[in-house]
Amino acid sequence: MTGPSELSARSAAHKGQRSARGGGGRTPTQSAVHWTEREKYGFLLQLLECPEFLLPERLERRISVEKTKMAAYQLEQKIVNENIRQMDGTDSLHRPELLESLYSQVSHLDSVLSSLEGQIQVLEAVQRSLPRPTHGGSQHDSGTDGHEPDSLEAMRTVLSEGPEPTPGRRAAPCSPHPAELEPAVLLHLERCAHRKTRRQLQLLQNNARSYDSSGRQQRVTSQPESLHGGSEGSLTGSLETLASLASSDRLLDELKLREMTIAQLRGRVLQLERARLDNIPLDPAREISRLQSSVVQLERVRDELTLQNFSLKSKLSEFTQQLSSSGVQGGSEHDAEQQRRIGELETQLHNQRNELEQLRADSAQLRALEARLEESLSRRETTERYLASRQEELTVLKLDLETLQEENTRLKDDLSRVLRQEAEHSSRLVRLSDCESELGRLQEERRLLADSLLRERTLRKQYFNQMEELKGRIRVFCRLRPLSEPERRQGGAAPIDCADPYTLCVGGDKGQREFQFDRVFTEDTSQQRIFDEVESLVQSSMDGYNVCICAYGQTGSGKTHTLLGDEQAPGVAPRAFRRLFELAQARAAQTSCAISTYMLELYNDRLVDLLAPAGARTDEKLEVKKDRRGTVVVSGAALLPCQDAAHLQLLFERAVGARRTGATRMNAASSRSHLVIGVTVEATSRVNGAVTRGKLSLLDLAGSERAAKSGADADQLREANAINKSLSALADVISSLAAEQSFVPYRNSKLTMLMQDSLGGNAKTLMFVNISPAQYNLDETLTSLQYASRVKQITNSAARNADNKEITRLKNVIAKLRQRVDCGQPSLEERDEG
Ligand SMILES: Nc1ncnc2c1ncn2[C@@H]1O[C@H](COP(=O)(O)OP(=O)(O)OP(=O)(O)O)[C@@H](O)[C@H]1O
Repeated sequence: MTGPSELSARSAAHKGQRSARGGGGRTPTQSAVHWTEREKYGFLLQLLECPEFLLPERLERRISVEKTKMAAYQLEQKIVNENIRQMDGTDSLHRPELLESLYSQVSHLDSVLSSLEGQIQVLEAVQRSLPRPTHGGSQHDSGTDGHEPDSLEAMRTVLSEGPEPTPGRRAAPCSPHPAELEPAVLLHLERCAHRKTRRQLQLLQNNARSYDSSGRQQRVTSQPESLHGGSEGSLTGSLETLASLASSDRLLDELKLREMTIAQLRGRVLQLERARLDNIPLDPAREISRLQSSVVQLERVRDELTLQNFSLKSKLSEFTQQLSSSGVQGGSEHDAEQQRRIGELETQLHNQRNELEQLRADSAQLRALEARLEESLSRRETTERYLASRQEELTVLKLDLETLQEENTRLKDDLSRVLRQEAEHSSRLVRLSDCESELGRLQEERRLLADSLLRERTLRKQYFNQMEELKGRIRVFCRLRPLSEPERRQGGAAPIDCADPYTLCVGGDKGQREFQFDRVFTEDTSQQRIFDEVESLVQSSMDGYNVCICAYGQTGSGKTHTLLGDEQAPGVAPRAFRRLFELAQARAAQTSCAISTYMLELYNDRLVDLLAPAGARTDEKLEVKKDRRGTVVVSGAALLPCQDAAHLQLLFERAVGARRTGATRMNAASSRSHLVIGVTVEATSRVNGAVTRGKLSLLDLAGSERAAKSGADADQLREANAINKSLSALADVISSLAAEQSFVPYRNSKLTMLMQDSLGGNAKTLMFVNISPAQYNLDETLTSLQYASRVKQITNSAARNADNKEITRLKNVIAKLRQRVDCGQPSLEERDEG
C-alpha cells in the first residue's frame, strides 16, 4: 500500500523531474533546449514537404494556432497540478491510483508543451528567415504570386546577414537566426525558385517548338508565296522566336546561377549535417553519412546531366536559329538532314530527361529512406531517452524506498518511544491530578490554619499583653554578682541571702532586711537565663511598644556585664539584637520590618553620638526633642538603618569601643557615662499596610558611688557629681510616676528627657539592680536595693493603689502617734529602734 509520505516523496521527485525538464515556470528558450535538434530538424523537414506553409500568412496563422494550443495545455496542466496539490493532502492516502494517473497526465502535458514550444520556435525561426513581404508591391520581382521569394539577391541577403532594412520600414527585431535552420530553408526556397524557372524555360521551349513546327508547316504550304517577295507573318514569327530565344538565354543564365547557389547551400547544409552527426551515436551517423554521400554523388551526376542538358539545349537553340535563318532565306537543301539531326538530338534530349527524371525519383526515394531512417533513429533515441529516464526514476525510487524504509524504522522507534512516554505521561497526569486535589485540600487546610494562626497570634498578643500588664509596666530584677578575689581579701561576702526567687534577705547592723523584686538572680545565674526572662520584652518592642531595659547599681556591681557582656558571655543587648531580626524574619510573610539604631553617651550631662564617624565627631550640641507622635528623637545624632543582626552588632561594638571609661579603685574599666542604645522597629503589615512603631532602649547607667570610696580625682569627682545628679533626677521621675503625680519632672536631666517615652505611659520598663556581694560594699548595696524598691512600688497599679492606701493609713497612724508623743508616748522610730 502506498503511504502518504511515500506519495509526497514521489510527488516531490516528480516535481523535481518536471522542473528539471523545464516544467512549471518555463520560458520558451528553456523548453527549446529540451526539444532536441533532431526533433526540430524532423519538424522542419515535415514543414518543407508542404511548401504552402512557407507563405508568411500561413506561418503566422500556424504559429498563433500552436500558441493557442499551448495556452490550453498550460491551463490544463495547471488544473492537474492543482489536483495533485490537493491529492498530496489528506485524500492521497486513499487514492494512490488517481494520483498516479494525474502524474502521468502531467508528464504527457509536459511533453506536449515541450513539443509545441519547439514547433513554435522552429516556425518563428522559419518566419524570421523568410524575406518580409512589402506593402504596396513586391520589392523583388518574383514573377509569381508576390509571396514566394525567388530573387537571388533576396536569398543571398537572407543567407548572409538577414534581410536589408528597406526605406520606410524598420529593420526586423534583432532575433538571432538559428544557424542550422537558415541554409535548409533557403535551399528549399532556392529549389522552388529553380523549379519555377525551369517550368518557364520549358514553357518557352514548348512555345518555340510549337512555333517551329507551325513555321515548318507554313513553309511547306506557302513556299511559292515566300519565294515571291517574302511573307510578313513569317518575319513576325521569326522575331518572336528570337525574343523567346533571348528570354530563354536569360532563364538559362538564371538557372545556372540558381544551381550554383543551390550547390553552395547544399554544401552548407552538408557541413551542418556533418556537425550534427558528430553528436549522433556512431552507427546511425555512419549510415546517414553514407546515404548523404550517395545523395551527393547522385546529385552530382544529376548536375552533370543538367549541364549536358543545357549544352544540348543551347545547341538546339543554335540549330533552331540556323533553321529559322535558313527559313527566312527561302529554305536549304539540308533541311531533311537537319531535321533528322534535330530529331536525333531531341530523342537524345528526351532520353537524358528520362534519365534525369529517374535520377530524381531515385533521389526522392533516397530522401524518403533518409527521412524514415531519421524517424526510426529519432524513435530509437526517444525510446532510449525514455528508458534512461525510467532507469533514473527507478534509481531515484530505489533510493526513495531505502530512505523511506529507514524513515519507517526510525518512525516506528519514535512511535514506540512516544507510546511509552504517553503511558508515562498519562500515569503522571493521574498522579498530577491526585497531587492537584491534594494541593487544593492542603491549600484549604493552609488557609484555615493561617486563619487560625492569625486568630491565635492575636490571642497570643492579647494574652501576652495581659500577662505583661499583670507583671506590671515597670519590673525590677535584682542580680547578685559573684564575689571577686579582691573582695574576698577585703572582708569577704556580706550576709546576703536569696530566700526565694523573688526575695532577697540582707543582714546588716540594723538587722536583716527583706527586699521583694520581680525576680532575684543569684551569682550563678547564666547570661542566657537572664535573657530568657527578658525576651518577652524584646518581642513587645516588635509589637509596637516602647521598651526600656536599664541597669542600675554601684560601680563594679555588674551592670555592663549584664547588659553588654563580653565575647564569651554576651549580655542582653547582643542577644536582643539577634532575637529582633529572628522575629522580623519569622514575620516576613505578614510584615516588613525596618530596623534602625542610634547609640549615645551621656557624659557630664552632655550627649555624644557614638555612631558618628570618628573624624566627624564634633562638639555640636545634640538636642533631645519629641516628634509629633511623642517619640523622643535626638537631633543631630545618626539614626542608621540596619540590614541584619550582624550589622547592628557591628555598630554596637563600634559604639561600645568609643564609650568613655576610666579606672577607679572599684572597677578597672569603670563606665564613666550613661550609655543609651535605641533600636527603633517600624513594622508594616503586608495585609493591610498598617504601620506599628516600637522602640527598644537599652540603658547602661554609670555607677552610683561615693566619691571618697572610689578614690576619684577632681575630674572624676565632676563626673561622679554629674552621674549622681542624673541618677537622682531618674529617681525623682520614678517617684513622681509612683505617686501618680500629674507633673513628672522629666526635664530635670538629659537622662530623664531621653528616657521620657520609655518611662511611664504605655512604655514597659525593666530595671536590673545589680549588687555586689562584698561586705565592703554593703552600704552601697542597701542604697541600691532601697532605690530599686522605690521603683518596684510602681510596677503594678493595683498593688500600687493598695500600697498608697496603706501608706495613707500608716501616715494617719504616725500622725496619731506623733500626737501621743507630744502627749509623752514613744515615737514610731523609737519603737523600731527598741
Ligand atoms: N554575674 C557576673 N559573673 C561574673 N563576673 C561578673 C558578673 N558581674 C560582674 N562581673 C565582673 O565584675 C567586674 C565589674 O563588672 P562591670 O564592669 O559590669 O561593673 P559595672 O557595674 O558596669 O561598673 P561601672 O559602673 O564602673 O562601669 C567585671 O570584671 C565583670 O566581669
